[in-house]
Amino acid sequence: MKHITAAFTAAEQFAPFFSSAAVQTAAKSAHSVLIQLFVGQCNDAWILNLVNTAQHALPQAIIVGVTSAGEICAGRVSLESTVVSVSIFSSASLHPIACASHQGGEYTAGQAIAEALQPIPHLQGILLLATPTRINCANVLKGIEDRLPTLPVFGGGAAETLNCQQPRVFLHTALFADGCVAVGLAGAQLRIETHITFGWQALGPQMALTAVNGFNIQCIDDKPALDVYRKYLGIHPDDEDMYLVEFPLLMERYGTQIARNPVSANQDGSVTLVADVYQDETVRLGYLNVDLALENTHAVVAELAAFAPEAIYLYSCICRRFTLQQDVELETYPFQALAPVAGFFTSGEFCRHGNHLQQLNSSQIVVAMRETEAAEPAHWTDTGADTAKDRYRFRHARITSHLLHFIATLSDELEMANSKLQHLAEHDPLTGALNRRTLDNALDTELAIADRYNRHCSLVMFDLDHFKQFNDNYGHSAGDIVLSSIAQTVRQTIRRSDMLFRFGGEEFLLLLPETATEGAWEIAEKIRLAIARLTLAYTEILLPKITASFGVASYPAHGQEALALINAADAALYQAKAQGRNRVLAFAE
Ligand SMILES: Nc1nc2c(ncn2[C@@H]2O[C@H](COP(=O)(O)OP(=O)(O)OP(=O)(O)O)[C@@H](O)[C@H]2O)c(=O)[nH]1
Repeated sequence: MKHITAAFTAAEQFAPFFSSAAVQTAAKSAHSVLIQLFVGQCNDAWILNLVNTAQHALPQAIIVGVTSAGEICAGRVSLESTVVSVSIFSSASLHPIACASHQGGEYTAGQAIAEALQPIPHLQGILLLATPTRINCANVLKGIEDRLPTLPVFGGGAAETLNCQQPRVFLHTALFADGCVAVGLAGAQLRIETHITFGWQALGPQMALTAVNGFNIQCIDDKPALDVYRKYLGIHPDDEDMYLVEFPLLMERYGTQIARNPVSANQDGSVTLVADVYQDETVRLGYLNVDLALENTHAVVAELAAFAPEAIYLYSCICRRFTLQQDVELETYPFQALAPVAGFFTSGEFCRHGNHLQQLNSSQIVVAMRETEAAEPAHWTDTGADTAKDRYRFRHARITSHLLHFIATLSDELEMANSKLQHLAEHDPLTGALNRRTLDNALDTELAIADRYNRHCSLVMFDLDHFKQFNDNYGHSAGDIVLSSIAQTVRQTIRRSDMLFRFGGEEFLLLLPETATEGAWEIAEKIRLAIARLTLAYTEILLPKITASFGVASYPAHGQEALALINAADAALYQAKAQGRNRVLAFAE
């Protein structure tokens, strides 16, 4: 295949390009021709003129396009231009399908695309252009994925910016304000690889999305979403729309990190995204670590060199251009060393990530293609040519990146110190069990849950037998070893959701959620036997076996309130001691 690219700013440039010898000669022997138009001028008449000119010069071509927020041609970035990418295939076939879609009809549109393309032999991938500011593209992707679960899908979303408030995708002269345009690429010889570069790092604390409505995040940690941006980034209300997009929220999906960029701030304190987001997802603010992003780029370039592509398409998030400014070419230009590059800055990228088709934000999708068998890897050496000329050219972004790294390290350290302090405040240092102070809260919470969902919950109070005598005979330090070993044994016996508290000196309390008396008795019995079997030594002296007595009380049978339950467990323990120790008794009135 051949990939010819050009950037235009004037309509008179269209016809000479399409009828140029370079394009016409290559197209003459082609099996199919794909023209992608990335249009920075948001103007339907301009688009139609362009499409008509291209169609007239190359009648066999499939022409698709999208309004863009920055165009990429030969690895360089231009604004308010039109970039033309002409991919000339010697044997691959192209299968276009356009779906006008409305909100709610996205999944059906995705299914329609998949159904139309599924029967095509040697289908290698789908190019998808859509309008993420108007429809839920995640559902389009879901519709495709449910029928074509492993096929590569790649592309980007029409940008909606101050300069371009009427995003469009188009197939030939059919323009869509809401919808998607797909092209199936098929061929036995066609090879397609997709890669993602990212480079965003989390900054600040983890937060939960506590109120979400469609693409709107209303509350983060129960406060208006915008408060997070005001508090941590000091973003002035008048500038919010401008800067929000450069600080995405990072989250995990399918085991991979993805981002969501707020694109506008609303009066009610909510922020609007252009991609799916869900209640209770946990997020952190993200910043672009330039060094990491460039490392990503160079790693992908190196990997693609082995693939020896004949064409490269880039679909890069608009926020990368905003954040990196002119430095953004540092991550678009290196690909030009491998094959002609064309692409655009998007309002959302589409790619398989974490083994699922996902709508991404903040990422750069790199699509590499070839039709002929690669005789040898593409000739490429990482000369760092752009930076070598003037090492200070990119200093601003680098300095910002180092400052952000400094803040991230500092806040990680603070967070670690904080969690250490919290651990100290909540745990008994000798046994590692939770301390008495934390009991009230934990017990109240569990009882409230049990009450609300009509569940059981049990307490087991236990106390070592004749421990005074043990201390007197073997010393306090030996006693300490016994206490910490017993706590460890108990922890190994109980579930993760169970909680062990040190209630008093040699007295412990177990809180067992979702457990009725019988179950609690069994757990206590298991612990009793495990303690009785323990063999412990102190300064090479074998210590005698230790036993413990247990009292069990359950909600709601033996008490409705925290104090009543504790008293019931204590009374049962008292009975166990009275009946001869080393036994488990449930509360009996
Ligand atoms: N080594 C050590 N001993 C402790 C600790 N906390 C409490 N003790 C001891 O545990 C013993 C508890 O004694 P008692 O309350 O008389 O009870 P007991 O001897 O175990 O007798 P019964 O409970 O009736 O079986 C006391 O000697 C306390 O000093 C501790 O942190 N370390």
